[in-house]
Amino acid sequence: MVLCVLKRRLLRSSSCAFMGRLQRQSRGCVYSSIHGFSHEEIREKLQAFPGGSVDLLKHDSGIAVLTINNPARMNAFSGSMMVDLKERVSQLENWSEGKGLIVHGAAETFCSGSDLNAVRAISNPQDGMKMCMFMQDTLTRLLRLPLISVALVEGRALGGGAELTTACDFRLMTSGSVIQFVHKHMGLVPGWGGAARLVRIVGSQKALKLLGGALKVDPEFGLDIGLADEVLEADQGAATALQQAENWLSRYTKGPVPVIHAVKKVVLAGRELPLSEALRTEKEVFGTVWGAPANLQALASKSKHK
Ligand SMILES: CC[C@@H](C(=O)O)C(=O)SCCNC(=O)CCNC(=O)[C@H](O)C(C)(C)COP(=O)(O)OP(=O)(O)OC[C@H]1O[C@@H](n2cnc3c(N)ncnc32)[C@H](O)[C@@H]1OP(=O)(O)O
Repeated sequence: MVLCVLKRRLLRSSSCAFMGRLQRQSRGCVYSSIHGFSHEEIREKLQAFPGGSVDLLKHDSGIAVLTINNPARMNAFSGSMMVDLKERVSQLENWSEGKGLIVHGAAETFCSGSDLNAVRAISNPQDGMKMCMFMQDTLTRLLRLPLISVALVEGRALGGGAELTTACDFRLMTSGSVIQFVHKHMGLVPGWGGAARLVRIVGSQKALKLLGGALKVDPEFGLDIGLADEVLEADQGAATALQQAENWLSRYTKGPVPVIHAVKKVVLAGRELPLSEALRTEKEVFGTVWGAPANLQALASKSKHK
């Protein structure tokens, strides 16, 4: 018995070290100085474009709410909001009790993409690339959080706002809402990682239509192509869209924190890694929950899965 416990502890410590490496790697994420990416340099440049905020509220339930808050500009991202977003993602990476995340916009609309005033000021290729790398890095880290995340889409999610919805695990759309990748109308393609994630969500054929046609995705169309996971009807009694979203998400975040984190990590591995690596990661993650308190408690309770 002692040998078994020691073996489990050794496995758990090695798998924690492995998962720590994976987590640090994912935090280091996509770009570094070898790509000409200087976090401090672009951060300073973006801070020069103030306005709005990205607010984070963490609930005892383990579900946090991230609010894109710039209603005067249809929640468009100013430069300082891009910096805010990275800071909130960093806070969430360190939230040990977190299980779920809802991303939504203030004033019942989602996000209108980049603030066009800021875009005009950084329209030179060098600065555009730096903003692109900054936001790709941030949204990749958002998607890789050990939390189950939902984009609650009310009103409009346009351009970078549409891309932001793809950086969450799920998308819930309210009646009358629209997701639209308007980039083509601006002579652009997605620059915040939205194209790469959209292909993984709906497949390359549908992604090509959405981007090539800058198609408006309403809730019905979103469900049909797999971009939306649920449509929230307005007449749900007194429950606001946010409360409905929290109810929806809580189905998947119910349970011990380590188990919810493990669920997200094995799905992330399956989604991002080649099969052999994904299997090895699954084994490592399995080692952190096998014989852990939640597992032993379930075994002791002889729970029936009705
Ligand atoms: C990588 C992608 C990324 C990038 O390339 O950097 C982008 O996301 S580029 C931006 C893509 N987004 C857009 O092109 C959306 C532009 N906005 C609109 O199409 C419309 O505003 C709307 C969102 C459809 C809403 O239209 P409407 O209901 O008619 O309201 P208004 O147009 O009057 O908007 C109210 C108010 O908000 C300002 N606004 C809206 N969007 C932006 C934005 N993206 N940047 C800056 N300001 C924005 C708009 O100018 C109005 O302000 P006032 O003019 O001061 O009243």
